[in-house]
Amino acid sequence: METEKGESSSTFKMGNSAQERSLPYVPNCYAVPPSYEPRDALDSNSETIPTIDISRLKGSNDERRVIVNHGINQNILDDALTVAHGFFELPAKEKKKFMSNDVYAPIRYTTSLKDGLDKIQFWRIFLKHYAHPLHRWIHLWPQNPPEYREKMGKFCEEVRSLSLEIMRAITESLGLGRDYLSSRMDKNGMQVMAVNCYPPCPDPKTALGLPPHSDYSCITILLQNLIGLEIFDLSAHGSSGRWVLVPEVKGALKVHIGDHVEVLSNGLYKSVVHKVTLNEEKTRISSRACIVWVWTTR
Ligand SMILES: O=C(O)CCC(=O)C(=O)O
Ligand SMILES: [Fe+2]
Repeated sequence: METEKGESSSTFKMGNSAQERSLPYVPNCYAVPPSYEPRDALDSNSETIPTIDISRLKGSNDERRVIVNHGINQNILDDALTVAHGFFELPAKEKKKFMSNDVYAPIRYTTSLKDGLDKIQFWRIFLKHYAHPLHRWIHLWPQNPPEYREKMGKFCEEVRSLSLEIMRAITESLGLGRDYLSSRMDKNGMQVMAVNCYPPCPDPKTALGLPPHSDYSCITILLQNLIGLEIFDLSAHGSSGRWVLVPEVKGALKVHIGDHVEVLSNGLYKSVVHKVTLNEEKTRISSRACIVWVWTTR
């Protein structure tokens, strides 16, 4: 039976969401009310996101920085986006093999954060999987597209070593020494990959791909094929802040400070509030790695 615009969110179970079905309208349960985010602060300006040349953190003999300055070969980035896109192009039956609402599942395909519980739905489909240590998880990843494991695995490894490099610089800047976090990341570290797909949305002003949030990670590294990510610049306009659109720069990776580092640094580093806006014509793909250090009591 075809749907009515006002159908309730409980009818949008995963596998059956408006974005997976390419509905030609935005159902009410996707409409983000103005109170949900500081829309008054909407004043996107892609000029003000700083670009950091990460090669200055690396040894100057590092040949890889010639290719792109963060040291990750452009082919690895392109391949990661290609296999991610390939996965979302698969028939529903194939993707549903990974469908789960269990947030602790080592791999899961789903739509909203918690189907049936979230009051507002978001125009995102995602595959989330653990990625460190790679050999422990990779056998659970999709075998379709056939190159998914190899290409996404390579991306995860490269992004992980880049994250450790950045983390060394952060803890050094805090006076904690270069290895304070990075040395703990092998045993107690986690890497969670979210491969996100935001299909075209018939009314991008009404819905969001993801609501404003910060990541729970130490740091997050993100690769996108299209603009859509916006970050909240707290310091702008007095205390009212503003949303800033992150520009698409070929080969550039986005780095967010996550909640763990905000806590670790007593607020010297702030975790970044961000959200995802939508596009009427194109599918947006992003792959993001959350690098987390899991505190243990021992
Ligand atoms: O798709 C994006 O650009 C952001 C994704 C994101 O914020 C997340 O997965 O936590
Ligand atoms: Fe995020």
